[in-house]
Amino acid sequence: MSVLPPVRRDRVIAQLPQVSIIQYMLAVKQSFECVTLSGFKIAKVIVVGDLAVGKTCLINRFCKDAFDKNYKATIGVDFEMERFEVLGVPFSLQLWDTAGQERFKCIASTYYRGAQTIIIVFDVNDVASLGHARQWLEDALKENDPTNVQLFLVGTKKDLSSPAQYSQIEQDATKLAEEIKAEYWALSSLTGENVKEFFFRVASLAFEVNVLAEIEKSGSRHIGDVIKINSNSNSLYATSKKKQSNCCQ
Ligand SMILES: Nc1nc2c(ncn2[C@@H]2O[C@H](COP(=O)(O)OP(=O)(O)OP(=O)(O)O)[C@@H](O)[C@H]2O)c(=O)[nH]1
Ligand SMILES: [Mg+2]
Repeated sequence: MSVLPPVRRDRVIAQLPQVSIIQYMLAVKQSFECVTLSGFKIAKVIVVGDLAVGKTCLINRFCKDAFDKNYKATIGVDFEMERFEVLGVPFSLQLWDTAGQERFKCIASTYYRGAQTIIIVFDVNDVASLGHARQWLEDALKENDPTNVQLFLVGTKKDLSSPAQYSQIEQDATKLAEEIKAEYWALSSLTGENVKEFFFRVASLAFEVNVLAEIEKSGSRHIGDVIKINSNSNSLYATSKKKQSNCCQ
């Protein structure tokens, strides 16, 4: 059996980005009742968008801190697993880098199913690639439950655009993001601008959604409940009840 090395220190998320229900619950913790959660430790993320918009470079910048200026088309799909520690709990993103080229699209789309997060990528210097974002979303949603996915619209290659050019496309991108209920990010894989922040945001939101879904499934979410994340255990959360329970001690 292989033993995983510890999570990299720069993959530790000590706080969730917004004042979340989980943090609130942590803040007001009283007494605990254990709930073992099983399914929340990995989130599937698919990255879609036109050819050469920079999907592979984005993933490589984050996962390998590398950037290749030569274009090598992705054939079908590639895959990376990125491990985090969120609030002391191991959590991984399974990143599926799909091909933008039309001839590989049908292989790539067979990997869309089961995505928790969809990242639609466009090039901020290429209006057409933004125009195709809706179609990418539509295709990805055919294989997924639209009410159960988190969406991100990501503009790449920000380093190549002047502030004036960028502000024009930003308006369109922000509008589209609002319409499709996606969060909008602009970044550069060449310089690394915003790349780490973006993936931390993806991981934090995916973690939060998964934990809440598990708690909901376990039937233990009531007003006044408290969740405690037990960092000594891989899959243990605890919810508070008025009366004390011994099972987490
Ligand atoms: N200047 C600059 N170039 C970038 C950036 N991101 C990607 N590129 C370049 O854009 C080209 C395409 O990048 P890829 O990441 O391979 O594109 P892709 O979306 O994965 O393409 P497919 O696999 O065919 O779908 C490469 O030549 C990259 O070097 C960026 O942030 N800035
Ligand atoms: Mg690629």
